[in-house]
Amino acid sequence: MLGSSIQCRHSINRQVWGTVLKPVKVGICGLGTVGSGSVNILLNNAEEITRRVGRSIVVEQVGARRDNPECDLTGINITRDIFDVVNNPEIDIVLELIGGTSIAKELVLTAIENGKHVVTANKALIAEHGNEIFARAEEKGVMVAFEAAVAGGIPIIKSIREGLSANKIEWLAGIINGTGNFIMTEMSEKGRDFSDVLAEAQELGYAEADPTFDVEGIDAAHKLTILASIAFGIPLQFEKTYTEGISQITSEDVSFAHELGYAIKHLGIARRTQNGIELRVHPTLISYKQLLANVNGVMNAVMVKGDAVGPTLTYGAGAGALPTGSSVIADVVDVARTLTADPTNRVPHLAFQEGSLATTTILPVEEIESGFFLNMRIQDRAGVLANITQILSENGISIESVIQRERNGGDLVPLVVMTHTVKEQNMNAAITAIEELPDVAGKIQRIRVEHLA
Ligand SMILES: NC(=O)C1=CN([C@@H]2O[C@H](COP(=O)(O)OP(=O)(O)OC[C@H]3O[C@@H](n4cnc5c(N)ncnc54)[C@H](O)[C@@H]3O)[C@@H](O)[C@H]2O)C=CC1
Ligand SMILES: N[C@@H](CC=O)C(=O)O
Ligand code: NA
Repeated sequence: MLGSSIQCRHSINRQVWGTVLKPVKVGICGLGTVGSGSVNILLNNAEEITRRVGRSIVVEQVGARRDNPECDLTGINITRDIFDVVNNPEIDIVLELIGGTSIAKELVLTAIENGKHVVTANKALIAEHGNEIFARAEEKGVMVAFEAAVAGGIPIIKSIREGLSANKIEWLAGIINGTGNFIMTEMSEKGRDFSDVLAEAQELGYAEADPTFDVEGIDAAHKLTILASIAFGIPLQFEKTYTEGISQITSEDVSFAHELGYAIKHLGIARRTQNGIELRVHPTLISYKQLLANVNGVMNAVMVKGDAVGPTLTYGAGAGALPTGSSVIADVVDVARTLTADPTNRVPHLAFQEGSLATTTILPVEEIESGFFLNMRIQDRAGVLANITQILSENGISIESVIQRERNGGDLVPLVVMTHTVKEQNMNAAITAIEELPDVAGKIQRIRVEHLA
């Protein structure tokens, strides 16, 4: 049995109050990228893990539609029905690594009903159904751990929930989708084609089953929902997260931003203001002086500003089999360590005690303030820029910089305007008015600008 093969050679199953602790038995549902990475870590690092936990962790059963050549399942009990795993009385901890929100929800709720602890990498499930799942888990006295759900291998949940628990968190901002950051980096650094880079991200196991979740910001919105909840002590509110993807960003936008000293990054931003909480995912210009602007490829990074600690930054691989497996197995270790502890001493699922969650308003995007980068096509005629600046000024918007190109054969020339901070609704009014000017052609590309401090 694999169970015995991954036990520590120097068996150190701890004694608690005179009783030798038994191995912890894990059941794994889903054997794709994350499932296989998690199995491989348990196998390869068994001795190190046993030394940390004080008892061995055994893969009791794997539920998978098919075997995966990426990992060796010799000797492991395999079933093609994942519900066998959650109904297996031998299993202490269920790893939900199938993805999606329908079968996964049923699977996790069944595991909880059966008194099993759950570890999941599924951000969609937690962001959309976490309130219900955690309530049920608390009633049943079991844990649902989800470190792998946000920013892959980075221990950001643990960092906010435990490491920063003395702070009032003011804001957080992060690159929290590896696929999107990989695509934007490859496109801007190597001039590669969008669909070509996306195909590579899928091949490398970074992308979601439906990659529009990555490209259109849904995956990042799931993750931001979770981060905001544990940072501010509010319920999970995915439906209130403003979401924009990267599919409309052009290489021209990237190169104008670069000229102005900015990178375009797909950020998730959550901020407390006097009027409520901002929750938003969108492409964002950030100065190259910011560390976040230099986070490239599949790497993720999350800045968190606490009132006591100031700004912090956590950085690492946001996707992939082993980085994500690293977070899955760290959660298994955490759960295994606390199996003998009184449940009232556990870290609360959403960082704040149940019953202490705040009902703070989530602000509509029109109320949010940021700078703007506007990229438009105008007729190369005297007075056009004056008309545009007048509209901006009428809406209380001041200009930080302008790039205007010489005519290059055609009648239309690009004009890029970068503004100081303004409320979104004022910018909406200004853009509508500018697009109505006869000398402005088509739609204006707008990208928000953030000066994170
Ligand atoms: N790939 C990555 O880098 C990361 C993925 N995640 C999350 O981890 C979860 C798994 O993702 P991946 O491993 O990438 O996906 P995947 O598609 O590689 O693996 C999922 C596996 O589950 C199996 N599966 C699905 N439904 C099943 C069912 N009803 N019965 C039996 N098997 C079933 C599929 O056949 C597949 O082998 C998702 O929630 C994803 O969002 C989280 C962080 C990073
Ligand atoms: N598809 C996701 C996987 C990790 O969460 C990503 O690319 O970030
Ligand atoms: Na993580």
